[in-house]
Amino acid sequence: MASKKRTIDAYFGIPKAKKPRDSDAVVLQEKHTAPKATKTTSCHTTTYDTTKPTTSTHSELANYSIHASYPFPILHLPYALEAEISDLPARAARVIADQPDLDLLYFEPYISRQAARQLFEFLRSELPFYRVEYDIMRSGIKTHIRTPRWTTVFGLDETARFEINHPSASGSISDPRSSKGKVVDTRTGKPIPVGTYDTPEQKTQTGYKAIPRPVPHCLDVLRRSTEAATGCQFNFCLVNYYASGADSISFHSDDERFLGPFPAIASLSLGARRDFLMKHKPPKSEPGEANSNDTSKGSLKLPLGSGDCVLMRGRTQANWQHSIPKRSGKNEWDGGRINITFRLALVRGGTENYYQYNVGSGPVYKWNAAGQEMRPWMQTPKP
Ligand SMILES: O=C(O)CCC(=O)C(=O)O
Ligand SMILES: [Fe+2]
Repeated sequence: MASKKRTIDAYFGIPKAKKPRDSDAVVLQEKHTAPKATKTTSCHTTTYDTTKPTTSTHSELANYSIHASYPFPILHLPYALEAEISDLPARAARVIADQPDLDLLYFEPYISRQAARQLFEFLRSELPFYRVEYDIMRSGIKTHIRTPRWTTVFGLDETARFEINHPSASGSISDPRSSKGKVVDTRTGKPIPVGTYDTPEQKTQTGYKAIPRPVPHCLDVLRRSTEAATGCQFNFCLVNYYASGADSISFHSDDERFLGPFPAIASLSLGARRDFLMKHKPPKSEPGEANSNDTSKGSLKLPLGSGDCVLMRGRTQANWQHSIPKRSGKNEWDGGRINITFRLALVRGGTENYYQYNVGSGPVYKWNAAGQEMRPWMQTPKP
């Protein structure tokens, strides 16, 4: 996402990022038809069924991640795919650090091509997507921005976590939407109001304006294996869907203060191959001397294929920008591409920013397989 958008909060005094505490555990409970085991990592606990049927069964299809913040239950991965992406990388990474301030790990691929194709199809079909629009001030003029790609996001910054949900305390288990998984303060365990737009809480700043959403199981499997593969910790998962070459992301850095000074961002590609361009930021000093197209300090093009992963770390975000440019001509319609980034947001500003610019307040869309396009998702009325 363009830094112009993501850095808006910086202008409104988001506090400087603090070091995360070891005890800052985000707890995510998901409801399954047959919970069998619990796996714990430094930041998430997920209860899930480890029974591996040899074929696709009815109970497998009945497994969903359910949370009040989701527009609809989100299907779990098929077992075979889950097993494959629990054990990554498919191939060791190479370091790319041969230019000033650049520090990348490039897994080519990170996920086998076959599993990447399945994961692409699965996520495009099962996740809720948004086409976010918003206004910014550009040179004193109010400008309307239409995000040129589909987006969705899950996660919560280190200052809060999702409370373990006890089905008995949240009503009938047979109603999937009764599951609450409240947001609570990491230190005190006290509930934090969410979705406080246009309410008194918004003014007193006690609540989240956003409605944070736990990382669903299908992405959490990948989040956990990516933590293991990179040695980094992540609490946010941003997803971009580029339907065609007309969808893009312009040059930006993911260098917001809420990510801390040396953020590690794992960026995974699925589906169509797209060029990932990087260029060193122009020197700040002499105004007028360097323009934004200045690549004298270095540039790089990675033609990211399905299953590839780039870990951007160290001084990279502070000094480099990256983009996925539009592409036209014969390659414009060679299939969509999904990009998943895992990040670690340290403070509330990260949560507010990510939901504002990746979910927004517009309609929910879901993939329509027959029409091969995103269509507005209609909520089925409860009986
Ligand atoms: O799609 C990509 O590879 C890059 C996405 C990106 O830079 C972002 O979401 O910040
Ligand atoms: Fe980015």
